[in-house]
Amino acid sequence: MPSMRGIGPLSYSGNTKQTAKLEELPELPLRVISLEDVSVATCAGGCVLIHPETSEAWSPAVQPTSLVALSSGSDCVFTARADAAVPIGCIALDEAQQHNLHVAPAEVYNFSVFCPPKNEEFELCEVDAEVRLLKSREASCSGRVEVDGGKLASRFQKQYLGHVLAVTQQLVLTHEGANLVIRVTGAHALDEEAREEAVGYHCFRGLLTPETQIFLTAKSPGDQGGAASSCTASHHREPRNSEVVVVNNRTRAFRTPSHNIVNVYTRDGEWFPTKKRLLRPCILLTSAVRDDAQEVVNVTVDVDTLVFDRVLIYLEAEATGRPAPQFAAHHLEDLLAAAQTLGLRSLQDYCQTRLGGMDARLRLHSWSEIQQRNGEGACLLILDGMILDVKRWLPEHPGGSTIIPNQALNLDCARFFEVYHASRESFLYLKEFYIGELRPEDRPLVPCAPPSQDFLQQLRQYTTFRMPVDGHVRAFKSF
Ligand code: HEM
Repeated sequence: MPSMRGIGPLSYSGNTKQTAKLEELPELPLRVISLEDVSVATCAGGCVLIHPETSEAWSPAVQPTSLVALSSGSDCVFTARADAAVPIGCIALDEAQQHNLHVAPAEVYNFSVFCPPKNEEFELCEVDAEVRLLKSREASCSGRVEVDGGKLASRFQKQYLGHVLAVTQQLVLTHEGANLVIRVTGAHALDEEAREEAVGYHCFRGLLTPETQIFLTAKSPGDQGGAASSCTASHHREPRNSEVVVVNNRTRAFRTPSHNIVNVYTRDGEWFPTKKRLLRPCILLTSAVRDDAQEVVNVTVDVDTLVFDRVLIYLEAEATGRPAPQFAAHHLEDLLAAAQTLGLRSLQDYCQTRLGGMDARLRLHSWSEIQQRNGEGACLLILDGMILDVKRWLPEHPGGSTIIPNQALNLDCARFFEVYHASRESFLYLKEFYIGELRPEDRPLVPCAPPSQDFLQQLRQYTTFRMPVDGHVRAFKSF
C-alpha cells in the first residue's frame, strides 16, 4: 500500500505566521498527471497530490507544507498532500483542478508554495457560488434536480473547510445523489457593510472557515456551457431541460441600496458601481458624488471601459495614499483625455508630467490678467490669493451655476466663500481648480471683504498644496 503522509491543510484558525519562510521557497517544475492514473490510498478530498520528496524539497524547514499554486496563470490555490504513489517530480490533479489551473496532463508547469497575504484579511466571511449539474458520463442528469440549499452549503463547507477558494474556481460535489459543480462567483473577506466602506480593497480568494457564510444560486439551464465545458468535452450532451433548483436557500438580509455608490456607465456600456469617496476628485461628477444624494445615482462618462478601469486604479492609489501607478506610456494620451473629461486634475498633471509636457499651470497671475480673462468669459476666482479656474465646473456647483459669475468675480471671494458654505465640504474641491497665485504685489489692488480669522485658518489647513510665493503676505483690503 502506498504510504500517505498528510501535509495538511492550512489551519483555518490562521497559522499564517509561517509564511515568512514559505515565501523563500523555490518554484518547482512539476509534470501534471491525472489523479485517476494514480492509485491512492484515500480520496484526496479536494487536495492535489505530490510525492513526499517533492514536499520535502519545498519545505525541509517548514512543516507542514500546505498550499500550492501555479507560479503564474491562475488564481487557484490548492492544498497539497504528500503521497508516495505519485511519481517524484509530478503533481496529480483531478479534472476540475486541471481545468481550474488551465493545465493539461503530461505538461510541465512551475508550481510554488502559496503564501497568504500578510497585511490583509484572508479568511472568507462570505462566498457566493452558482450550482449546476455536472455533465457526467455516468450520471443521468436529465430533468429537474431539487437540492436543499442549506444542506448543500453545509456539505460544501465541510468538504472544502480549510481550503482556499478563488473566484471562478469550480468544485465538484456529490450531494443527495446529484453530481454538482459549484462555481465560486464571489469571495469576500469583509462583510457587506465593511466592503461598502473599504476603498481599494479587492478580494478574489481566501480561506474557507467554519464561519464563512455561503450563498448559493442555481445556474439557469440556458447558461450551462461556460468555463466547465473543457473538462467535460468528451462527455455526452446534457439534455437541455435539466436544471438544478435550489430550495431552502440562505439569502442575504435585505439591505437598502447604499448611498455611497455611484453607478458609472462608460461610453461602451460597461457598468462600474463605484464608491463616491473614490470619485470625489472628479469634479465634473460633483452632483453625482455628493453625500446628500438620497438615491443610487447613475452617471455616464464619455470614457472607454479600459481607460476608466485605469482611472479607477489611479483613484484608488490616490485614496489609499499609495504612489501613482506607472501606466505604460502609450496609455497616457487616453488617460489625459479621460482626466479632462472627468475633471480629475491630479491625473491630468500626472499624465502631463509623464508626457514631458507639463505646462506651467501653476504660476503667478497678475490682477490685470485675471480681470481681462474674466472679461473674455473665463471664470477665475481669487480666494485668499489663490487663483481657481471653475469655469467647467459651474454647472456642477451645488449653489447653482450663476451665483459665482454674478457675485464672485474680480474680487477676493473669501468672505462670500465663508458666508455661503456651512460645511467644509467645499474645501475638498479647491485643489482641483487651483492654477496658481495672485502676484503678491497685486494683492492690495484686489477688492475684498475680510473673512474671519477662524475661516482663514481652516482654509489654509485645507490648502497646503499651494505653491510657494516669495514674500507672500496674505493681507486683506476692504472694499
Ligand atoms: C471653488 C469655489 C467653490 C466651491 C468648491 C464651492 C462648493 C460648494 C459646495 C460643496 C456647496 C454645498 C455644500 C456647502 O454648503 O458647503 C456649495 C454651496 C453653495 N455655494 Fe459654493 N462653492 C464655491 C464657490 C462659491 C462662491 C464664490 C459662492 C458665492 C459667491 C458660492 C455660493 C454657494 C451657495 C449660495 C451655496 C448654497 C448654500 C446652501 O444651499 O446652503 N459658492 N458650494
